[in-house]
Amino acid sequence: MENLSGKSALITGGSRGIGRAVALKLASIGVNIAITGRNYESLQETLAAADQYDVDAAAIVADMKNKDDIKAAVNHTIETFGHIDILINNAGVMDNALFLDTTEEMFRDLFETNVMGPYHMMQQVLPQMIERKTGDIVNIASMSAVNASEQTAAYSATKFALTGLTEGVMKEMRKHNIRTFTINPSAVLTDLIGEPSLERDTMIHAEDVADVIVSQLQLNRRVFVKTNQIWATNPQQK
Ligand SMILES: NC(=O)c1ccc[n+]([C@@H]2O[C@H](COP(=O)([O-])OP(=O)(O)OC[C@H]3O[C@@H](n4cnc5c(N)ncnc54)[C@H](O)[C@@H]3O)[C@@H](O)[C@H]2O)c1
Ligand SMILES: CC(=O)[C@H](C)O
Repeated sequence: MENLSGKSALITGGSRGIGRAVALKLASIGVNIAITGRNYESLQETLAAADQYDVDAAAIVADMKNKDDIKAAVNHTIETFGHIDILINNAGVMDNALFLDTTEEMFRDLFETNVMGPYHMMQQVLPQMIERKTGDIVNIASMSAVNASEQTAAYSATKFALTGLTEGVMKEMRKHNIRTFTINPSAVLTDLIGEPSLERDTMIHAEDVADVIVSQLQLNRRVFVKTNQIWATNPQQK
């Protein structure tokens, strides 16, 4: 197993939900964390929760729809920690809408955040990973990247796109000792899905996703699992 202590991670969308849980889990095992988000106060709240761990932590206000913000966030993280070992492309948005009610603006907004964000992030982070001949990139897709559903055609399209992007990057990067893989959770109890129709305790929690991600990162660097589907064991309708 890999010891991740002393490594540094950049996690997008670290103020709540899965991103916050991943940031805190990584901090709990000694990984220095930089988290990005659009709201300074909520980022500070995650940093306060990480305070109990003996790691360096930074909060960076950055909109994943803005290329300049992404460049600045990556530069800030490298200036703070020296390099980035782990990139978690987590920030994402979902819109529940029938296809004919999905405006071009909604469609573009979903692609800007869920696909262009990770694209720009990987463009900025990969050169220093290639130079250092090591690195891990975790892209949070979804089970919606495997099966599309009614009312999430546009969201699904972004996650299918992210999956293709990740697989292509993975095939180019593994010769540089860089592991690039996707995590596909089904419904997770976070703000993204609103009020759930399932019993909360029987759903996947953000901390469960964080456990899966960290366990994957702890695998010997010789190997990685390309796609991780996360299912709830026995989800119950309310
Ligand atoms: N919750 C689920 O059921 C579920 C299932 C599968 C995959 N996912 C994916 O997991 C990821 C995290 O989602 P979550 O469930 O934690 O949702 P969430 O809404 O709780 O958190 C999303 C985070 O992304 C940030 N974000 C959104 N747009 C941003 C932007 N333009 N710039 C910067 N930050 C931005 C938000 O501020 C927030 O911190 C997303 O990519 C989502 O698609 C979620
Ligand atoms: C919100 C999402 O991504 C689905 C439920 O997998």
